[in-house]
Amino acid sequence: MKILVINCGSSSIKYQLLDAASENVLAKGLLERIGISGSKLSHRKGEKKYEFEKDIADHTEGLELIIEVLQSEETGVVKNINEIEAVGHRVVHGGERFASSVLIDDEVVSEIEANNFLAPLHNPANIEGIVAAKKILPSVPHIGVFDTAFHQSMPESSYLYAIPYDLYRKYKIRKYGFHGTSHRYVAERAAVMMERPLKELKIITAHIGNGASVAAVKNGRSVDTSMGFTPLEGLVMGTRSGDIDPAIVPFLQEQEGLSAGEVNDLLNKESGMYGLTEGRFSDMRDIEERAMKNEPTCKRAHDIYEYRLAKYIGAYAAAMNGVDAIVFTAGVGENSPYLRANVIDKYLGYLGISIDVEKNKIRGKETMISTTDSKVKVFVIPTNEELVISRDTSRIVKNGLKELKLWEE
Ligand SMILES: Nc1ncnc2c1ncn2[C@@H]1O[C@H](COP(=O)(O)OP(=O)(O)O)[C@@H](O)[C@H]1O
Ligand SMILES: CC(=O)OP(=O)(O)O
Ligand SMILES: [Mg+2]
Repeated sequence: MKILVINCGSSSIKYQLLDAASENVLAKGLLERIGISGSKLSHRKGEKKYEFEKDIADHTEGLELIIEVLQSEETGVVKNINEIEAVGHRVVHGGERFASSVLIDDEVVSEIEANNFLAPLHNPANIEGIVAAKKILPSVPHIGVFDTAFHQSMPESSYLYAIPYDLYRKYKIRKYGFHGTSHRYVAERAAVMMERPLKELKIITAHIGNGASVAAVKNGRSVDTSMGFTPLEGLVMGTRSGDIDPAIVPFLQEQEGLSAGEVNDLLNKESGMYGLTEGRFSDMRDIEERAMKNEPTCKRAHDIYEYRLAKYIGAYAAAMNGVDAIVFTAGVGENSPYLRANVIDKYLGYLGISIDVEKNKIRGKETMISTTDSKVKVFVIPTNEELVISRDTSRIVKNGLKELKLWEE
């Protein structure tokens, strides 16, 4: 069965066309810098690589380009688009409703839409992906795999906020956490690399992309994570503030005369590294090349970014009363030796962690980057949300299921 997997991130679209049985990747690609200048589609068909540079305004435009590339004579891998038998979609916010992967029907789409306000950078883009794909492939099953599902194992002490409990009852205001498919995948891979059962391990997974989150994965289950009710909470991100004093919201509404939606947009789209560099950069490559040359604004932004990440890693070592391994993944985590070394050398020596400078030069390959005598192992593990989405899609379609509960597998 040929499965197309679509993963709409806040700044990117990743896709893979896989043969479900062999898990052989027939084609894959990354469309990045969506909504900012310099958008680029890197497409791979077998061993052949193609690059297309064209500014892409939004995810719908991006998906149209991707479908065109998948169907073209030169770059395509299917003679007829109808060779694709199922589509797996990454969906970011599933609320408490989806603690599983599901067959997407109109009711599921409206449930996803209901969470648009909670994930303004993602759910609308995920729906764009579903609508665009259904337009091209109307008669195949489309499956939704939710970022939030893996974190549904969190205990109340992790997911409840200290606000009137009735607000949880009424609006389900709680921590949900995101990137769950990625945290789940890299934690499983770390256990394989350590040759130890996942159920025995305490692993901190740092998914550091344009969106970024840390998770505490204890005995194979998420027990805490840095993103919250929405993907805004936690770490400093490309355009997102991460943790702030919530009193800043009414302060801005009063002082700046902003509406709730405008403050939400300011914190989601104009903050983070973009805000700290005064609207110059949100892409970590642009910032790192300047921070490494001590350009003051970028250096300051990067210091703040590192410090917030280090605090969460330290907190989750406490949350699990110990840690066996730390994993760096996603765009920055996989590709930035500078970030990894700074976070560990400046802040995590107390855990008995030491980095092998040579091994830490790695980008984008499964590697243990800690020294052999490091008390805590540190890994770079490229995430593969698309493979997990393909596996869930295949299981649902092959077994004629409407949903696949995570913990039943
Ligand atoms: N070599 C690199 N060094 C530092 N950052 C990188 C590198 N390659 C990609 N990145 C960063 O990864 C981020 C994108 O992360 P990614 O996980 O791919 O996207 P998304 O969060 O949209 O899913 C961008 O900020 C980009 O600059
Ligand atoms: C939830 C989230 O931030 O996703 P991404 O990192 O793909 O933008
Ligand atoms: Mg992503």
